[in-house]
Amino acid sequence: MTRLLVVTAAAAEREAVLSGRPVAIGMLAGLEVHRATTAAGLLDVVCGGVGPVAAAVATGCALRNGYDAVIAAGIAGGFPGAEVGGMVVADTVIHADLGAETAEGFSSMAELGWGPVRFDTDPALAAECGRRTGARTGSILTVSTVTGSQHRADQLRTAHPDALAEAMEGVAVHQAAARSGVRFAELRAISNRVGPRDRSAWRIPEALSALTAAFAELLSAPLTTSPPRTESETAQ
Ligand SMILES: O=C(O)c1cccc(C(=O)CC[C@H]2O[C@@H](n3cnc4c(=O)[nH]cnc43)[C@H](O)[C@@H]2O)c1
Repeated sequence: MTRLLVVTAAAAEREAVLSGRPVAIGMLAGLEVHRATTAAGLLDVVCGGVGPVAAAVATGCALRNGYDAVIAAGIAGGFPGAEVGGMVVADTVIHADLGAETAEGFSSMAELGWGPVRFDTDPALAAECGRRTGARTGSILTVSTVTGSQHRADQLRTAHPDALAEAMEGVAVHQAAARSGVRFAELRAISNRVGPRDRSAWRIPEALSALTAAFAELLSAPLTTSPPRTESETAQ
């Protein structure tokens, strides 16, 4: 049976993914793991907290359970091309604000020679997420600070013209999954536009409904791209 881990930031996102399925709640290093059985296999959902540090720690802990695939999921801000209420799946996740501020502006980790900031997701898993949920495919930025001005939104889009969305956990979940050799994807519902901060314009209920519908489709049949781990892999 395929074992899928989904990592969200907020409890409301976890509940949207689980969509009222009966769950068993287990504890792992102080982390609640909500477990459900689906047509796609075993589903564990953890709410790791907001931001890359919390997400990396939670994912690293949860991965001790052993999974075939990990999906970072939740709501996100959308760039042009990703409509509020729509779904986006990442072909690439980008650590967009990790670097240094210089007199000439922002320099990314990659430009400073400290390592990559763009990471490919698992192509087959991302494609299956896109096919089943109707999500648009593009890159999803990971930021530590939610964008709150048009100037910053324009800067990010200029630096990453392929960006469809911005959220705060994707790269962190990817890093933890990569260390464990587990397939990774990021699937998000757009709740707001990336731009001037206006919390009243966030459409969180609509985005959570879209997330629920997307996971209902995704989990409606066995995942063809994340076959169960073999016995020897599971033993490792
Ligand atoms: O207040 C609520 O009811 C509520 C329900 C579900 C989720 C939340 C969150 O605050 C989630 C935070 C989470 O959302 C991502 N996110 C959403 N929009 C953006 C954005 O424009 N820029 C960056 N991140 C965004 C992010 O991954 C946060 O961790 C509240």
